[in-house]
Amino acid sequence: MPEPLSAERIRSALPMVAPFRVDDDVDGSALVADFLAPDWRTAIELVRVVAAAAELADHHPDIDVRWRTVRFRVTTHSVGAVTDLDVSLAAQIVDAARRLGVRPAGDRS
Ligand SMILES: C[C@H](O)[C@H](O)[C@H]1CNC2=NC(N)=NC(=O)C2=N1
Repeated sequence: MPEPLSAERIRSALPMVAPFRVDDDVDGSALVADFLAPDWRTAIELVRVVAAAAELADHHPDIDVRWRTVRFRVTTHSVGAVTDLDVSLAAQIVDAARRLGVRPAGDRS
């Protein structure tokens, strides 16, 4: 069973998985990030690539698609907390987005 990460461990991991942030909602603690794709087709392609990686890792994000915006929420449901599995999945999502030219939402650089 994966171990919940301490707040300190999560804080130190966040720069490696920017733009993910900590979100404590009614369903528990999670890492959340919003991405804005250039078009809907690319948004769906990002979901497809992340879904394949999630299957390989047997660790699955919550995904919310609204036209070109995709929100990923990663948490370890069986533990009810953020674990190393979530940091690893968040890193894969960031990498997939970068390769597909999908920017973090709100990124104007
Ligand atoms: C048996 C299998 O490993 C588990 O059901 C996995 C599948 N994917 C999962 N994904 C996430 N995010 N949390 C889990 O607890 C989880 N459990």
